Amino acid sequence: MSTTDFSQFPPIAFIGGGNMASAIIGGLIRQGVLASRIMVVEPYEPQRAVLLQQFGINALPAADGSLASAQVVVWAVKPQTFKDAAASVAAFTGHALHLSVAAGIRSSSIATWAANEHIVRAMPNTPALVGQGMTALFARQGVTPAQQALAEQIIGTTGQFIWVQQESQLDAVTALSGSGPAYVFYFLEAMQQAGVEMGLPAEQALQLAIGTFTGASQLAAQSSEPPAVLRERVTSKGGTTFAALESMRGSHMGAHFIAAMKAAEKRAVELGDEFGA
Ligand SMILES: NC(=O)C1=CN([C@@H]2O[C@H](COP(=O)(O)OP(=O)(O)OC[C@H]3O[C@@H](n4cnc5c(N)ncnc54)[C@H](OP(=O)(O)O)[C@@H]3O)[C@@H](O)[C@H]2O)C=CC1
Ligand SMILES: O=C(O)[C@@H]1CCC=N1
Repeated sequence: MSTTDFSQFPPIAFIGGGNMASAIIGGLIRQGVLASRIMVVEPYEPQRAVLLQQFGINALPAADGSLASAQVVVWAVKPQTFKDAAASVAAFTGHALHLSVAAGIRSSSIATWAANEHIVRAMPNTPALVGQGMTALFARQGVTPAQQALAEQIIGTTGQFIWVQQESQLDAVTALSGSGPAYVFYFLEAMQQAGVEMGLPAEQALQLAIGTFTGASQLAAQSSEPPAVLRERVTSKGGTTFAALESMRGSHMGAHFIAAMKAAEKRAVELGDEFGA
């Protein structure tokens, strides 16, 4: 298959048709994958209606033999339901590449449930919905270079990706970029609230906050300087930024933030322990 000819993309099945599946399906369809090549198993009727309306996909309420044609199975169920979902799907998909986006669930568990060693784990994030996703991928031993390329093609439709060499690093990725959009939205909320408390209209405060995140991210991406240097350039001696940063240091905001991310990583490990094979 040519790397660009998405109209010839092999049949692909999604197990779970919620937020993350929709983000990836949207990316595939934007690139020209035919909706008729995409199968989805989604037990929740209202969500099946959304998939039909958004993508023209008639999702299945439960796994059936039609899944046997899938060359790739994308696991987009919650970690808590992965094992049950796998029990009804595995009989049809033994030969496929299994691509899981579930937080915490290790490839050894998936290999047991799917009776298959061809497993790539991905940790995407919700900006994938607008083609700005940031994903880390990990390939279990036994995944062929062609299957790695297939996983890259799928995830590449949603934004950028990197490969990690150790599976445990995916838990750190989950805490950083997987959950990360929620931290950004949390900061946006706080910046908007502060703006309002200081007298700005809510819409203007939000516009200023979002524009600042976008601009600062672009500056960091395009600059050869590390973020600390870029921060110092904003911080005039005896000025306003210095006052804000001193307040943040005084309340140990950086340490609290790092502790919060480590809590997310710990939860990813727990999910693997609790809900894995
Ligand atoms: N949201 C995010 O930002 C990110 C999520 N992830 C991972 O993606 C996975 C999915 O998350 P997300 O899309 O947010 O969750 P959603 O709840 O939006 O989607 C999961 C879907 O799977 C359905 N489902 C439940 N049981 C089964 C089953 N047996 N077979 C098929 N489908 C089933 C659910 O239906 P019902 O609602 O009826 O249970 C639901 O619609 C998770 O494992 C999460 O860790 C990874 C990175 C980021
Ligand atoms: O909160 C979660 O568990 C999932 C994984 C990363 C983002 N959302």
